[in-house]
Amino acid sequence: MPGRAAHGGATTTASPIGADAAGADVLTAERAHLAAAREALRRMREHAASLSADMAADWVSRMYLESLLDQRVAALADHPDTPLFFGRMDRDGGQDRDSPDDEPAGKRTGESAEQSVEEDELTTMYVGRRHVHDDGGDRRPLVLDWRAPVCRAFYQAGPADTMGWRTRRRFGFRGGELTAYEDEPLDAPVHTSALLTAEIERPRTGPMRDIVATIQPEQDVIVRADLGRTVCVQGAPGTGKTAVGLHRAAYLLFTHRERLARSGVLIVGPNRAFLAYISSVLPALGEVRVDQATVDDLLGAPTGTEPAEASAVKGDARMADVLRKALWRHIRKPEEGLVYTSGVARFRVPDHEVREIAAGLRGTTRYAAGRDMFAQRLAHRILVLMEQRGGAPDDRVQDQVARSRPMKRLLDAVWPKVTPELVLHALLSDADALRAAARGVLTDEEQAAILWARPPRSHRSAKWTAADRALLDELGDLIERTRSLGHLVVDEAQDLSAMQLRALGRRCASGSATVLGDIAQGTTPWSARSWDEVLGHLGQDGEVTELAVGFRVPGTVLDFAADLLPHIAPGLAAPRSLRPGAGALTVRPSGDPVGDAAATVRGLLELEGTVGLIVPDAAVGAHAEALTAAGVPHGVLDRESTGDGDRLQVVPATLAKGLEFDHVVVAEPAAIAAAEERGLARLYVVLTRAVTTLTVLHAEPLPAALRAPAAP
Ligand SMILES: Nc1ncnc2c1ncn2[C@@H]1O[C@H](COP(=O)(O)OP(=O)(O)OP(=O)(O)O)[C@@H](O)[C@H]1O
Repeated sequence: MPGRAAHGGATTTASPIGADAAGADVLTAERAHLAAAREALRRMREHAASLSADMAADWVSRMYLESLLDQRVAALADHPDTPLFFGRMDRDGGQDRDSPDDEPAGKRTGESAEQSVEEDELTTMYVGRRHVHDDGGDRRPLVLDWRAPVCRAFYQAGPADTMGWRTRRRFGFRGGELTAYEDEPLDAPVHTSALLTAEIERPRTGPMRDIVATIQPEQDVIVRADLGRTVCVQGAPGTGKTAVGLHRAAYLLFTHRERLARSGVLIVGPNRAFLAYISSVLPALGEVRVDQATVDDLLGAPTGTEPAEASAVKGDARMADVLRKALWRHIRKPEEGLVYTSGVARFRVPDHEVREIAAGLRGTTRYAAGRDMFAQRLAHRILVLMEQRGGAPDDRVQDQVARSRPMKRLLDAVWPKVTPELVLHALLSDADALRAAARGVLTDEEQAAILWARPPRSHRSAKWTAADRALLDELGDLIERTRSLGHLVVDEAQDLSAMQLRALGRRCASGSATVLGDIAQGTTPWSARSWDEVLGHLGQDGEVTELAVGFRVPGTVLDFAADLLPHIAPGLAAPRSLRPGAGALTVRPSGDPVGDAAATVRGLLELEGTVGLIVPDAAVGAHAEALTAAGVPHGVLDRESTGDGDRLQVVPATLAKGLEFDHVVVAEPAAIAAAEERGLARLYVVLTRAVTTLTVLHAEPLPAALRAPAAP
């Protein structure tokens, strides 16, 4: 039925399934295919469960194999609420068959060859979350994993390039039930998909969900970028940066499974609440082995705070130079040579030779490796002396010398063992040490800003700030190399300091990265002004691409927030929303924003979807109390928690980044803007969290940058 538009209802509406007889027949055939695929998946699961790890040679291998088999069985689980496939592609001769199950299936793929379906042989393919095949000898594919190369056409094919396909069919589901379909002839002008619109409009009910059925062409290009390429995405609020980053991780894991299983993939997000919010996306895509961490998880949580000027200096990339000098200053000039006694014989390396060896190694390698090499070179000198006196020492003797007491004494005097904490404590406690390391790099004022006024007695009692943590990590790497992962996805990257970016860069030094963010949402004292700068600090060559279409925020709300852009990111164009959102915005003066907010959210809870009450951090307690007093059930988000799954969350403004709610109430924008240096950027973040409605309540006048819209 080429040219047919939509049949049945969209995913969320009650659907007149099969509005005409032909449509009903198609749905019946597609449901039969779904049932067959479910049944085949069940058999694949049973088969996987019947495999035994007994053939493993030893206990460790058996445990490993058992865990692999368990993972395989888990990956084959059928979630009754998620459709096994969401799309279908047909070439000529494919779609008009009576039943899709009758047709030739292209290359007979097996489980181990899921990615090698030969495109030319497929006349019809179903695209879904995982590969399903029947259990005939030929293992005919019933559903292809969306990440298989052939499935790129489902996302990319269009009038400009049909990629050899004739029609794209999208399916509408309710729970696991197929309720509708929609056909799109690929050579006709692009039309707006009702099913895509329904998916975008679907109320949010909990954590973030995957977008695998509706990835847009410009997003798909980023998702499928090669593993070797670092991609940096600038995108306005709600353009799908986070979603794209997560799908890219899933794509890379599928495409380079073995390599990345060894080297690892890590998602880095701004805080725990955010990580909890995105935590179900990758498991829903069948990827359970991806680590997710905050920068604090990686570098250590701060135990102290400091003025913004101090963090700004410590976050600057020039600190790398200062730290390098500070570390190598721990090597001291040898006062004495090395004397080694073996029986009655004494062997001596004179002090000038010890000096030469130390000077030759200084700064050429990691500090700890340099220390070992220093010991080995000295030991080798002793070995040569032994040989000169007629001995025939072997390598074991060299090791013995390298571990001997006199050597240890010399090492402690010349090339002492150090820790990052010890070096940083010494640097920040002592104006002379700081001046020596920072000469020509930091100004006197900058040195004064980071020097401790009252140094802690030892590095053990020091309270380390977030900026210090990045410095300690840099020192850690100068002492011993940090292990690199295969791929890093860094979200909200605009908020990271140069030194934090360097810390992340070390963790993907031999891999690649997906860097996501929005310059306009930068809220830290060190927020990035350009992506080239960010990539430079990360040490990655990457291309910057832009996502311009918003999927979350209604147009009226986005336009309202965009008035802030000239003040926070003058170079950026105003974002565009896919959804007009008439009536989505209410801005209301209020004599009592706390009381009003409680009444407003109570009303919003009558509607479908999640509700976020975003307030100045200092007002969280007052709002929570008012809600409790009014008997409105709610959760309160903090840095470590997710608000316990309540439909209404009280959200401190500083934790709103990256989150979204169907209905958002913002109480007192002026106080949010005034609370921090980049307060207007914070307000921009806060005003762009809503999917359906935004209500702004204010006792104080709105910040001048925000024009109050005319009353409806
Ligand atoms: N192709 C798509 N199909 C359906 N929904 C989408 C699509 N792309 C993004 N979305 C939805 O839009 C919303 C915003 O996406 P996401 O959070 O990834 O945006 P973001 O750019 O990271 O936003 P922010 O900068 O505000 O954190 C999410 O609900 C996401 O599921």
